[in-house]
Amino acid sequence: MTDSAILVLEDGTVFEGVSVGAPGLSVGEVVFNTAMTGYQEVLSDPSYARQLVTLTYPHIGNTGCTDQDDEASKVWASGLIVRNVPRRPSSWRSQVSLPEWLRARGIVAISEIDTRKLTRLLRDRGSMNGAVMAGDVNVEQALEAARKFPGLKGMDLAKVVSTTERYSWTDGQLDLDSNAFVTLPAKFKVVAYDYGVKTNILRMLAERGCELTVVPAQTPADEVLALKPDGVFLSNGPGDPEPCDYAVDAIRSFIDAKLPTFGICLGHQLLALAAGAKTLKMPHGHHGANHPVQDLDSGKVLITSQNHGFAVDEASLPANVRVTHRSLFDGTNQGIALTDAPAFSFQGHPEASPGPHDVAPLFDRFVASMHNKNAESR
Ligand SMILES: NC(=O)CC[C@H](N)C(=O)O
Repeated sequence: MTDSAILVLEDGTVFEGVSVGAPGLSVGEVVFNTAMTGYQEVLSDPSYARQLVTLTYPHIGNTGCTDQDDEASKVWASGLIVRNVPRRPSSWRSQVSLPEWLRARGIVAISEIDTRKLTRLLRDRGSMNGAVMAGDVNVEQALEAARKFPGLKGMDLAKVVSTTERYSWTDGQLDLDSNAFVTLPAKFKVVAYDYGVKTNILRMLAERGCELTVVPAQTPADEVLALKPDGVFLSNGPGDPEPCDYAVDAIRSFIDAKLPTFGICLGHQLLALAAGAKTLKMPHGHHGANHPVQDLDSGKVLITSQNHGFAVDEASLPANVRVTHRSLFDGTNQGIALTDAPAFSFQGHPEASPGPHDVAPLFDRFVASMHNKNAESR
């Protein structure tokens, strides 16, 4: 027997479907993601904390789930909303089906709803708060829960999802022949701030010779500087960047110390805030795997993976910050570089590999900036 499930939006819109995850009630901001692949990576990306994700691609779960593909040890997304889950996954890598994976992690999920209608609503009216209820459903209770959710604006979630303990990371990419993650010789000491870091970022850094120390979001700058790193990495993460004052303060010290610094997504927004700029909430954000972004230095168009609901306000950038990338969807900022410090950042996800790897060279740029800095001080 299939359990019923409902999705209720804060404006009172109700979608009725079936449960394909754990029973229960879960609230969050409802966002749509247009990627055709990567549902497991999306769900396990901590940047989706307090968000209910709908995927516009209609068949989700086709290739099942595999431990090696998790982007974090825990699922932080509030729930999943899809059109259809195939009855049986098919992939030689699959260990469990998507519904089994969701149930084991206590994540609510609804299927058999009109995700095209939902996406049009979110596109036209902007992101809305909502609730998914599975098992014993009750529209009034779900609506009340959706309306009580305060929204992501002003919410500091980086410190909520961050590691509580410092740890080292040495794994590079997965070698499919040996089915093991490869470790490569390290050349640079990098401290990576975990604001909700995705493991593939750590792997791509390790693959380029970075010996990583991952630290909790609220680690003060002096503790990091005492480790004498060659560079600092600022991770992606959930929530609003503005309330993360602890991170902004720490990043200011790294800018002052002229330490090579690279930020991705939330890390990009935090670097901009530390440089004196402002961030704003977008109407429905960018969530997908085929977003064109222009590299303003080369003029090239990069096809990128995106997941953000806040953006750096270009009008607020001080004179020592250069715009390096811009979205060709809506002209919003996608990258910055400081002119007086070796610090730069990117709004999209250079570590994601939904097909294109157009932005992966940014990792090489970070490594090159550490190499140049070390050569200078020799
Ligand atoms: N993926 C991310 O790091 C997201 C950054 C931020 N939470 C936003 O929504 O804009």
